[in-house]
Amino acid sequence: MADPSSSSGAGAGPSIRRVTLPPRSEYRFELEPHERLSIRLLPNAGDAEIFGAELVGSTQERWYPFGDEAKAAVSTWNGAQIDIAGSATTEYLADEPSPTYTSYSNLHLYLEKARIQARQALRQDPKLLTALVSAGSDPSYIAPRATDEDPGAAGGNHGGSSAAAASNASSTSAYRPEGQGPRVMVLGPESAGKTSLIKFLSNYALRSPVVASLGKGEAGKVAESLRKGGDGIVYPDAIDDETEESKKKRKLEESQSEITGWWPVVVNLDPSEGASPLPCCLSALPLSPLPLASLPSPSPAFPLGTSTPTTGAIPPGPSTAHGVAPLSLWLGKESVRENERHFRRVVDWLVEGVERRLARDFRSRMSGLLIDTPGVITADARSRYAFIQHCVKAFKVDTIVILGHEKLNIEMTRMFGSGAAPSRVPGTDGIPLPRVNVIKLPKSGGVVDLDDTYKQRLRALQVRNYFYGGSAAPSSKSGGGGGGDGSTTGGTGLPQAALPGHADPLGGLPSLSPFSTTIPFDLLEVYRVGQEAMAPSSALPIGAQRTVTQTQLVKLDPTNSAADQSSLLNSVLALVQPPRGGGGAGQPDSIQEPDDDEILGAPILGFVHVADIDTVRKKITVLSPMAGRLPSKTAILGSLDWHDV
Ligand SMILES: Nc1ncnc2c1ncn2[C@@H]1O[C@H](COP(=O)(O)OP(=O)(O)OP(=O)(O)O)[C@@H](O)[C@H]1O
Repeated sequence: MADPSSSSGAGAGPSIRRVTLPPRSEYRFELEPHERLSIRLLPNAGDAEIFGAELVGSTQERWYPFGDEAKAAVSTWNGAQIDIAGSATTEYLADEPSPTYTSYSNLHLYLEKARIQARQALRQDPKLLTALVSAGSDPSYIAPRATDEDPGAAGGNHGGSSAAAASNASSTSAYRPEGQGPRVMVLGPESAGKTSLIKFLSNYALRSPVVASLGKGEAGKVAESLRKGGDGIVYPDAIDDETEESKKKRKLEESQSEITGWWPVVVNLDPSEGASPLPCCLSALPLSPLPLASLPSPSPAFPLGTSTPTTGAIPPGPSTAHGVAPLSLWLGKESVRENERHFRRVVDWLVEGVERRLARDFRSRMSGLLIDTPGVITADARSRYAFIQHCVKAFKVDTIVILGHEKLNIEMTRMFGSGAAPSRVPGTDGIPLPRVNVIKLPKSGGVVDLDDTYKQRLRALQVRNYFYGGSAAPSSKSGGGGGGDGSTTGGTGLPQAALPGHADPLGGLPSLSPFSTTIPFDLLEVYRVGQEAMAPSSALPIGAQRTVTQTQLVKLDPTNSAADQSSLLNSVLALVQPPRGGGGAGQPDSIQEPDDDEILGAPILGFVHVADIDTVRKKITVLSPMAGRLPSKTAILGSLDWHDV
């Protein structure tokens, strides 16, 4: 690999290299297992950023640590001098121009314009704000189910009400187009740099010099709300009913600083490894430029960083607690194609949560959505990209960005460019597709093709981090710890903890002491979605109907079924919010007779790992990240499992 122009030493310690980056260049590194790296920008030595997150150059030792096989690039607009401690097997200065400086930045400017237009619309029409709030808090709204044509598909035992709701779903949707910022969906093949582009766009939005406010007098209230542990949402009527004292404080705050930066919502529809908070989840993460206006990339185990607003659905430790709760739903699979009907249903629920939020939170509304998607594969063309069509319609996407894929670009332009083509996809027939801007961008030459064993390691690391928290790099050659068993940096012989910035766990994730709980079989109710191995309809005898549909929940029976016992053991279960408050102490949640659909669409409250099953005592032992009662007794099984070695 080409070596970046560097000089060893240059006034720093022996293992620290000083690298000079020319303007508009990109220094890329790919860490192997057990390798760690620290980077700092020298004070007054230019500008540098990693996937759009600015490195702060200061006279204090401000190092940015990387590990867990992170792969990333430091880019600079005007040139920079950086110090690098540790080494990576692969590191080089790109010798081709990076799209960051051209098309990616132009895309950001295009989105910036759309956000400012949305802000203008909201500022001009105060009545719209009140209308939006009431739409967002309309209790009669039920997530649309437009694509589920199978009458019993989502209903389960009590599906009638949902089916009825589906028919008039469009009229009850919380969506209103007015004052709506850009809704961007990034598409491309696997390893095209989709997540990296989402991160870049998020960071640029967070760093924007624009103030995302409804006008004078509101910024201070948001700051106050966040300081008090609130969600930072300012309701329109709240501006009028404040006390004299809080008014004074607010005025003072406003004169001191206005919060700049957008508050976009990152929607992750890719449930494979690297998903936040864990694989098998779909989530929506509302970002805020407070308290930290960037998503760092210390480890691929938390692709959107571990800063306050981005820790995932369940704060695994006190210091990562966040004011803005992201919405995470359980798909239970890493592939969206395995059970598309279920995927579409979960997407509908996610949309509902997002729309409700955007109706109440004007900053997120004007900032828009950034939607990450799973890599498109050849087989998707056969179904005319059914899952993409569904997501575009459900999230009311207005801009599709295609990363380096000519055929996909042409097909998406054909499909959405005219806005007139009626869909021929089963379940979406007859409904014209919306008109969407399709933009093709080049793939960055730095993107790394990730192999299956890397993906497996990443998956295990994410689960481990959830239960055990982060762990610092081992401090000596013989030291253990979760940072890996190799304890020296690649080639330098320096203990990893001696690298600046590596004394604390990556991303500042605290260490946790997980806790074991034993629960009777009949108290922890575990469901599975659909039948495990479902024969295609064509394989059934003529006239026969499936007894279990793809989105019906099946309750596991560990008492009588050895198969259920073995699928539970070592699995990671999602604990979801029990519908209607659940059963209370000592009672199973099913006492409330929840609808299947209510459980499928319930937000995740936490995860447990099934460590043991005692068939004699009829008890199940689960591991949870913190002591105390489990947040719910309703669990859903998926394909995520983990061996605590
Ligand atoms: N310019 C770059 N320099 C170095 N590494 C990069 C660069 N861009 C992306 N990467 C790395 O390449 C890997 C794949 O990128 P990314 O996850 O963004 O792709 P993706 O299209 O989202 O992949 P998937 O289809 O698996 O979701 C990541 O580890 C990312 O950090």
